[in-house]
Amino acid sequence: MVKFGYQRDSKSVYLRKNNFNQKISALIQRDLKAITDLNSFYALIVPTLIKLSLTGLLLIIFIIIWQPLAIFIPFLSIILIGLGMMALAKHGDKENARYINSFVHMGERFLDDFFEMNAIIMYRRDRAFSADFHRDSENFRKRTMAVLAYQLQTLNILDFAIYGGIGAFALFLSFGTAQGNLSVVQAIILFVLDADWFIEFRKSGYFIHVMKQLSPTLKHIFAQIDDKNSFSSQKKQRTIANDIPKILEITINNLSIGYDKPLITQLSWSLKIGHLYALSGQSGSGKSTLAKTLMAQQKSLAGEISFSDKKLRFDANFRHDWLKRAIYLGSEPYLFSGSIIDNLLFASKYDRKELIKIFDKFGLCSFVSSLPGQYDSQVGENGKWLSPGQRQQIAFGRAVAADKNFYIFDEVTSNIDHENAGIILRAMKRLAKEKIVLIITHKIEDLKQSDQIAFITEKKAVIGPYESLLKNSPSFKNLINQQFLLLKGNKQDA
Ligand SMILES: Nc1ncnc2c1ncn2[C@@H]1O[C@H](COP(=O)(O)OP(=O)(O)OP(=O)(O)O)[C@@H](O)[C@H]1O
Repeated sequence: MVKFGYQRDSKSVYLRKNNFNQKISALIQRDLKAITDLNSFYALIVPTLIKLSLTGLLLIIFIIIWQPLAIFIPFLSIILIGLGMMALAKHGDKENARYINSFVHMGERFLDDFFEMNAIIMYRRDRAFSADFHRDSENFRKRTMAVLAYQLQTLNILDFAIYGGIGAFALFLSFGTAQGNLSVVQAIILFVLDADWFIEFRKSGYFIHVMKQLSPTLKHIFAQIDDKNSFSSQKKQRTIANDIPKILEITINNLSIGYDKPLITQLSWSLKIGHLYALSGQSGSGKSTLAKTLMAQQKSLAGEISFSDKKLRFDANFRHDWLKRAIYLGSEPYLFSGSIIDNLLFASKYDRKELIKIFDKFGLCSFVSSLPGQYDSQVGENGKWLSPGQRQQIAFGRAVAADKNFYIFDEVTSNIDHENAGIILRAMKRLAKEKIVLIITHKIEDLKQSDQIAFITEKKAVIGPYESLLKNSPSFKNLINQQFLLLKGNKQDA
């Protein structure tokens, strides 16, 4: 079964859109906050910088006139602060990177835990998983404490250098006064100017910190201001990418697919409305990889796929827009908590009434009439209050309701009972009258009902209807015999 990076039925399309909107809103809020911060920043920094320059100038003039030797103390402090900050910045970057890594690591494990819960429980890995999760959280806690400690340490060093500098200057002035080089009044004036200058300097350290934090956001804002056409050009790009015409036919021409090595080579096939197409072959022969390629998720090695005079591409824009026209459904789809109709209307082009009419026509979801709440019955978390076959009927119905042009059904009836599998197979046949439908299957009944089968054997596809493949392909005949034996065994077991 294919597991696409981000696509799980139409749920993930919704999540992606939602994510996109959330990202935009977060971006706008970030920019607005940056503008407010920038406003208060300028309100503070300009007076502070003016004061810093004037006090500094006055301090230097008085020192040069009254006590030239004292000049090295403030300079030395500043040099020490600069060097210290540079050394700490390196350490800080490392600490921050470790902190972010531990956060990402923990997040990834959480997502694995969340999405793969069933597998984790089924393989009795839940205890080990929770121990791993505990270790990651502990690591994250340690990293957070390390970053906080680093920040405190930085502040302490900064304060030590500044207040130490003020103290050393005071000592030097008292020494000068005691020796009679300076009057008490001169010493007090120099001390006040020096202390004031250092305190303002300390404040400007905070400004540098704010500026550093703001700079990526400001770059973004200024880039937007500079790029006068940014919005319209983005809009234009999206329009072009969105412009995927209705798929009336898919032509696969001399296609090779695979990863490091090819799995299927020189495949040429044409899929049209009005026929049910099946893709079959031994496990590992590359069926799911071909599905990924047809969903624009996995780049082909050679050859091309075209549709309505256009070429299928594998860039992110195309991939996103392709989902407007094409859909993939696997054997374990996800149902949302809510009612049956909520799930069906989730990505539907039709309203409730129209949808129920279509399902009657397709012979889908008739089990609903025996439920007390009918279409309003709750399905439970991931449809747990329904049987696997009923769940699959709803998932199939949801795909039909989404009204796409091209459907790939990957082993959708492999985990369900004979009766529900029959209902779905009939609905697939019905759907193939109006849409391009490709099913990935090894079931005899599905293969018999298909108008054309591409059977993958030794990296090549043998294409034809069921009877002709039985005659001409020994591997296909072998697969069918295996299936017969399996069916016979199942009947005897029952
Ligand atoms: N992302 C990947 N990177 C490298 N190899 C992969 C990747 N995904 C699958 N493969 C390998 O490619 C081969 C074909 O996998 P694929 O899932 O396409 O086969 P399949 O015919 O659908 O099998 P099944 O019927 O068992 O689902 C397998 O050997 C598999 O290990």
